Amino acid sequence: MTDVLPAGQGGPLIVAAALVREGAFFAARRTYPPTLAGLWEFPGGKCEPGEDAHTALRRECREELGVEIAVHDEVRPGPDAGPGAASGAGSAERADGPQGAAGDWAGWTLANGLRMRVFRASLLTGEPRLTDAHDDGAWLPLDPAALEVPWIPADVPIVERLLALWARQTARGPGR
Ligand SMILES: Nc1nc2c([nH]c(=O)n2[C@H]2C[C@H](O)[C@@H](COP(=O)(O)OP(=O)(O)OP(=O)(O)O)O2)c(=O)[nH]1
Repeated sequence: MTDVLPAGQGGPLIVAAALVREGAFFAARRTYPPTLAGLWEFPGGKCEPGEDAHTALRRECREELGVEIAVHDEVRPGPDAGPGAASGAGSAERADGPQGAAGDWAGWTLANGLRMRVFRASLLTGEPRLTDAHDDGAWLPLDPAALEVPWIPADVPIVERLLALWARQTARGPGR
């Protein structure tokens, strides 16, 4: 099962939420480390050993934002993504594209070589509040204006993919 981090394989899995509400998603500005301070990101953090991705994401959102969330589908690269947009190491980088076969996806590659899996999510209770990890937060529109804030560079293709998924969904109309 890919949700649980295999012990000892290249550091912790990072999980992050694309928390969506009414045509917008929540992003926050990091306070640390100095190399990332001032850059925007999806809320989330490291999975603990043996913790599955959904559980870790619900915990991180509770700790970091003070909200309870419902976790939905995963944001993965599209079939047209180039190798720079998302790199699947190992099996996910086979000829069938960066997305790989259904169970192969290991996550987006971050600057430090760690992997991050991003899930669309919705608020169940609470309203996001800032803790030590962030000094600003905002509901950004699900359109290209969201790219106007300075994102962690590794997140840019993820935001672009999120916007593309949203555009496709809204073009199909509600309920489809
Ligand atoms: N949460 C999050 N982390 C990201 C994103 N993009 C990105 O490169 N990262 C990197 C920054 C960090 O090196 C790592 C996540 O670590 P973190 O510091 O948020 O993890 P954590 O909440 O468990 O923090 P800590 O208790 O270890 O301080 O992933 C993103 O969109 N969201």
